[in-house]
Amino acid sequence: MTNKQREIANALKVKPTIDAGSEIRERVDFLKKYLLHTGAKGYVLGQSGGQDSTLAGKLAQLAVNELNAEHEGGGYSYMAVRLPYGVQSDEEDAQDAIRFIGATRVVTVNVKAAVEASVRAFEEATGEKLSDFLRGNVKARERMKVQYDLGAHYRLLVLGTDHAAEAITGFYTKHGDGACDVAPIYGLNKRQGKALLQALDCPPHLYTKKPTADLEDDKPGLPDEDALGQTYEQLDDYLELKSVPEDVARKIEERYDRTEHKRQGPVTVYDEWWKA
Ligand SMILES: Nc1ncnc2c1ncn2[C@@H]1O[C@H](COP(=O)(O)OP(=O)(O)OC[C@H]2O[C@@H]([n+]3cccc(C(=O)O)c3)[C@H](O)[C@@H]2O)[C@@H](O)[C@H]1O
Ligand SMILES: Nc1ncnc2c1ncn2[C@@H]1O[C@H](COP(=O)(O)OP(=O)(O)OP(=O)(O)O)[C@@H](O)[C@H]1O
Ligand SMILES: [Mg+2]
Repeated sequence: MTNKQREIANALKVKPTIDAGSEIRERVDFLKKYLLHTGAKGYVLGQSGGQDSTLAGKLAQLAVNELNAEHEGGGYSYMAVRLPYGVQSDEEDAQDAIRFIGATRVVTVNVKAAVEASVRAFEEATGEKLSDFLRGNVKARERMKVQYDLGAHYRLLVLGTDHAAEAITGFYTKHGDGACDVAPIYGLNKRQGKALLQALDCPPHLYTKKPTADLEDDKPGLPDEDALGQTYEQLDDYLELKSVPEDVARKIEERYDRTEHKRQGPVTVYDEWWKA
C-alpha cells in the first residue's frame, strides 16, 4: 500500500471494514436530522433500477417514515422519480426498487423530448452535431434539472448517489448526477453499498446486476466496468487499502488526479489544489 492510496481512501472517507447495521442507522439518523434542521418536507431522487439509487432511496424512505412516526402530522415524504429516456430496457428493475423502498410517491418524467429539444437547439445554433457521448451528459443534466424542479416545488431536498467507488474515478456528469443537496451513501464503496442493501433485505437482483450509466444510444446498457476499463472489485480493494497490482493502482491514481476538478468547487483565483 502506498501513501497515495491511504491519502485517497482518507479523502473519500472510506473505512476498510464496516458494520452494515451501524452504517444504516448513522445515515438514516443523519437524513432525519438534516431534514429537521432545514425545515424541508422530505427528499427526492431519480430511481434508475440500479444499486446506488435503490440504497439512497431506501435510506431516505426509512428516514421519513421514522420522522412521520415521531412527529404527528409531519407529512414527510420520499419522492422516487422515474426518468426514462423513452422506454428503459430495465424498467422492471426500477419498479422492483420502488416497491422495495415503499416510496411515498412516484413521479415519472420522460426526459427524451427535453433532451432532443436541447440537442436540436445546440445543433441549429452551431451547425455541428453533438456526439452520442455528450448527449449522454445532456441526459444526466436533464435528469438533474427535473429533480430540482420537483424538489423546489414540493419543498424536498435533492439526493445524490455519489459514493467512494464513483468519486475515485469521477465517473459521473459534472452538474448532472454529480449535483445534489445531500449525498447519503457518500464514503461507501460499491461492495459496502451491497452489504447495506443485503442487510436491508433488498431483492438480490438489484445489487448483483452490472452497474451501468446507460447514457449512450450507441452503447445501450454499457457496463461501467467496460467504460472505465477497471473493475469495482479493484476500486473497492484499493479503497479498502488492500493490495492491488501496481499497474492498476497507477491507473486509479492517474484517473483520480485527472478528475480532481469534479470533487472541488469551481476553481477560483484563491485555489492551489490544481497546481500540485
Ligand atoms: N481540469 C479541469 N478543470 C475544471 N473543469 C474541467 C477540467 N477538465 C474538464 N473540466 C470540465 O468538465 C467537463 C467534463 O466533465 P463532464 O461534463 O462530467 O463529462 P465527462 O467526465 O467527460 O463525461 C462524464 C462521464 O461520466 C460518466 N457518467 C455520467 C453520468 C452517470 C454515470 C453513472 O455511472 O451513472 C456515469 C459518463 O459515462 C462519462 O464517461 C468539461 O467539459 C469541462 O467543462
Ligand atoms: N433512467 C433513470 N431514471 C431515473 N434516475 C436515473 C436514471 N438514470 C440515472 N438516474 C439517476 O442518476 C444516478 C446515477 O446513476 P448510476 O448509474 O451511477 O446509479 P444507479 O443506476 O443507481 O446504480 P448503478 O451504478 O449500480 O447502475 C442514479 O442513481 C439515479 O439517481
Ligand atoms: Mg445505473
